[in-house]
Amino acid sequence: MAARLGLSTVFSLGPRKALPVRLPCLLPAPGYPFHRHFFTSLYSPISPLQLVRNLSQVTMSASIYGTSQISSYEKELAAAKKAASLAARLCQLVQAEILQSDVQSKADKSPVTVADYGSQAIVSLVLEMELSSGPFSLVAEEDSEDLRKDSSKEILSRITDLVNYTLSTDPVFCNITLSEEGVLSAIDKGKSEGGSSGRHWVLDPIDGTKGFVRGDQYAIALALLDQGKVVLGVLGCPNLPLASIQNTNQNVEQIGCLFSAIVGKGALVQSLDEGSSPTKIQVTTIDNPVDASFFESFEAAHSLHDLTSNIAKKLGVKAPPVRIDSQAKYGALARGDGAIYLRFPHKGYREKIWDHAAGYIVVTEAGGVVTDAAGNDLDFSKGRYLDLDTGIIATNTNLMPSLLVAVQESIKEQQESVSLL
Ligand SMILES: Nc1ncnc2c1ncn2[C@@H]1O[C@H](COP(=O)(O)O)[C@@H](O)[C@H]1OP(=O)(O)O
Ligand SMILES: [Mg+2]
Ligand SMILES: [Mg+2]
Ligand SMILES: [Mg+2]
Repeated sequence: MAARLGLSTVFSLGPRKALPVRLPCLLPAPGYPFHRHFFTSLYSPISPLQLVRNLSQVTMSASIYGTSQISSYEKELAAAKKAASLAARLCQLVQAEILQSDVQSKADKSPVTVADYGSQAIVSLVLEMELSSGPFSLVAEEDSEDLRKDSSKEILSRITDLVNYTLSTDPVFCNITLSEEGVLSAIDKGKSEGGSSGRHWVLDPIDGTKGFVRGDQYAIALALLDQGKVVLGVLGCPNLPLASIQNTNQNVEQIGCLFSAIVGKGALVQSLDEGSSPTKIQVTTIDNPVDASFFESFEAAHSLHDLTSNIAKKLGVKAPPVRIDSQAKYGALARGDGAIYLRFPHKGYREKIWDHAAGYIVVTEAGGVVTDAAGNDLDFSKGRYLDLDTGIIATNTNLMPSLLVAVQESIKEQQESVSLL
């Protein structure tokens, strides 16, 4: 990991953990105490937030946009890509050295790691700094409640170190240092309720935490709602092969994808490397389900594998399911790695908007269709939850009519078999 990130020295976090520290252009001069550097930026007369806003506005307008006209949502997309890429860097660092003590259990028993919190803090901070004008609303998965408990002191300190280390690796944000309270408050910016008016960012800081902990797929999923509609999305997938999921030759294959889409402008993929060039992607055009393969959750607890296998059988799909974690499935579908995505959570589970918003726009802008089990478009305007019929399905326009029939027949059969019990 150190070699890949070009890191030069090691900064000890105590007996349990060591974080690599790199010394890029804007970091303090060699010899300047690293900890002092953290705190000088906190207490400088101009706030760190203002400092980076000014700096980033200058660098963004000069280097990213040049003098050309900036079209609708492109400034927001650039900020979203920046935020997701930096958060991905933090996640990669943690996944490489994950410890059991980095995984906590939330009230709903789902896992949460230092990287979920760190990623949310980074995205919240970067978005707010890059987009300084107007109100900032963020609907995000995590909150600071558990981190504020006395028992979480060590974990909070570790998250704060991770966030500050990650900021230090970026040429624009390297002079920013957050205190523990700064990290907690960045996380808590994500408490917005969203809704049908105004603009709201929607974030899953790590989608597929179980995959992340296992060392498998996960995604940093970020989208923007404008008047209740998804208008842009980015999906950072650090473990997804850049060319195709079918190509598993990791020696030659480049790993790590950043999917993006703006409404009406198509979908793109590029590597997570700084300065990489995006290429346009499209869903597959196949129209015979016999040639199709389908994606579903790796975790049987997240989606009914029996139901999806019945749907696939009815359609005539021959290939076995491709089970991967997270919204990486939407990204893979959007570039034609497979033809169908089926998601049928167990009874009582309520889908959240951050689990689908970014994936939804990447797939629809790649020419695909995403609906609930009744064929309704997904409605992201109702607050933090999606209000939908039974499940979520995605495919191309050719396969959707027959997929919907297979889905409805399978659900009916399942209901009949339950009522016979
Ligand atoms: N019991 C559950 N049923 C369905 N989805 C769940 C459940 N618990 C967590 N999830 C969420 O499902 C998504 C991952 O699903 P999958 O990888 O199976 O497609 C994640 O958003 C995950 O949340 P999280 O963001 O906390 O990982
Ligand atoms: Mg979670
Ligand atoms: Mg999620
Ligand atoms: Mg999550």
